[in-house]
Amino acid sequence: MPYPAFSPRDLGWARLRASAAERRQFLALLGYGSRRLLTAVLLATLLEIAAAPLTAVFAQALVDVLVSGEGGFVLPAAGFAAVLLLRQAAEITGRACKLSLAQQIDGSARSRMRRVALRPAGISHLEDPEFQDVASRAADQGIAWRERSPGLAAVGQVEIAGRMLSALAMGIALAVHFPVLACALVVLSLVARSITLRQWLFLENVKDAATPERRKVDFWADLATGPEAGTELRLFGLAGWVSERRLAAHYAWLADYWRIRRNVLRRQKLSMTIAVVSAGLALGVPGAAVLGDRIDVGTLAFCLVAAWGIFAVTDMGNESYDIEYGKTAHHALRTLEAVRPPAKGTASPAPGVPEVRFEHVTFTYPGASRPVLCDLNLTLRPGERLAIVGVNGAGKTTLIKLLAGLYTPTAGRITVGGADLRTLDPAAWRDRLTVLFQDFVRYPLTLRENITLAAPEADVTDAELEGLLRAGGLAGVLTSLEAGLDTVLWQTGSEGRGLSGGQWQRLAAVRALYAVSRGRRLVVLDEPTAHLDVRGEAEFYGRVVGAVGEASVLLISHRLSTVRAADRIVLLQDGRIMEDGSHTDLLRRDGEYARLFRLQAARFAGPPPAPEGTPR
Ligand SMILES: Nc1ncnc2c1ncn2[C@@H]1O[C@H](COP(=O)(O)OP(=O)(O)OP(=O)(O)O)[C@@H](O)[C@H]1O
Repeated sequence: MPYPAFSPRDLGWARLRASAAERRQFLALLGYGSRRLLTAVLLATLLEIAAAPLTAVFAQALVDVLVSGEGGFVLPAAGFAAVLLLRQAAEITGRACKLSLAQQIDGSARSRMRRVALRPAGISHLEDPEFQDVASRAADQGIAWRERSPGLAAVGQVEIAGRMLSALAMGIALAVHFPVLACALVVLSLVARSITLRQWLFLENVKDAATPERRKVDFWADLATGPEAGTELRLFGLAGWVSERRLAAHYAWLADYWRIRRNVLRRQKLSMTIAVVSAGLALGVPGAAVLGDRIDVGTLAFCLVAAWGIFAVTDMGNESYDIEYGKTAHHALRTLEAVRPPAKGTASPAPGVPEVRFEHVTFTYPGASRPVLCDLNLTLRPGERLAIVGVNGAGKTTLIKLLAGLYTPTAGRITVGGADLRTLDPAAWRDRLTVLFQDFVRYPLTLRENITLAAPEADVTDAELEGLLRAGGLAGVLTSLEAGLDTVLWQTGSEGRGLSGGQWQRLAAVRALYAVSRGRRLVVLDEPTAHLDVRGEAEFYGRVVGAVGEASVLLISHRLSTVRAADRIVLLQDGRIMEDGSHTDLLRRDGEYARLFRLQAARFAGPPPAPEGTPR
């Protein structure tokens, strides 16, 4: 990244216009805060602006009284003190109001961010590294390494405007006595400000270019302090190792930044020269006028305070950085909002239990070089219990994600009741199916909510939920919970009750049953027995698959005992269906399924077989 030297174009018309356009965007953000807070912020800023020239006026009056010994001392002294107090009060109140206003704006920016992330029907954008980088910038809300929120940028804008106007007021005041000096000090201060901005804010762009590195730092930092990896880090003695990785990632992220910062510090000659020249002029010109009897000492005091007020424009308070940082976050948010998600279908799926067909479906993950599914053909008939088996990585979960519309086939199509899935309204289609993913989410909600969120639109009675819990084998858990259905299930929180892995999995199955009772007509179960004990696994088919009534079931499991009762079993291999038939058919065919089945059966009958990349 080339180091930016100061350019007079920074103060040129085109640059100023671009900057003004940017500023207007930030000012528009102020509309996302409450009116009362905004009024308080504007009032405090106006008071600060008005107080600046008054300070010079009262300073002059005070010095006049002190030098001449004529007139009352109390009035100018009280006036001077009052103005200082007013400035102080306006600054303190303004700061508190600005912070609250910034938080309100950030809250709205976060909602916009959530809307953008949730807008597409699929999830491929969430896995796109470019999206992740921009989203990470947009969602940077000042809680991590630096403050760069759009809210702080918006209120920082008010602060800068206040400072500029205040400096302008002081410039006009000084111009009454020394117009050329006033213009020179204003220009020199603006140049100094521009240099400082360029130098220091360039550093922020360096940081920004390293967003992927920063995400790595965040990952290691979260891993060290978050609950997810807490057990493993301790058991494997990895605490020190994780700290080292975090530190290494931190150095990798900031190496360039630190090098350039050293350069910036070495390049302060021009700013220092401007500061010395400005101070010399501010003191020298009115000082010489006093010595030449062209102005009195009171006017000198006035001019010095006014010059001081002009210099305030070079002050690089936090707000300058807030604006630059927030600018990146705001641009990232606008970039995300500007991207139009692919058009969604609008048709409603036909009523009843649908026939689902995969027709010559090929799918490659975004950024991947090889397809996971190749020219795959598969039909799920209405009411059928269809099982899919295959080794790790065969593409079983991918197939479900395509079916749920989370990804779109790269080639071929999926039809539901004859209609291309792409033409269906994703929300309407998802109202027809329920999916139990193998990495299902353990929501820190109540037991009731953990079940009903599968169909939140419907009403349900306690008796019905209790019946479903009994069907799912969780009657014992229900009676052990102090608040029954209203117990919060939260593994690490202080208020809730944790469940075991198998109990969570049973609960996920109960959620699927509840969804079926609320009209879902296609049930997808991905590894639903992975955490269950032997009895739970043996009972699973009867308890859950057998309880879905007329709905179709797509069942994935490595445990072949779980799938053997299915109407039809298909073996997925190399992205295609290699075998298709009932358990008995497939055993009779003596192909790969039969080999895998015998391998699993042998585990229980004799000594353990040699390790192989086969299902458990
Ligand atoms: N989000 C993703 N981006 C890129 N590749 C992916 C993604 N998810 C899965 N894959 C790859 O797609 C292939 C199929 O994965 P999938 O999860 O569908 O397999 P699976 O048959 O369900 O495996 P398992 O039995 O282990 O659950 C794997 O090679 C995997 O690495």
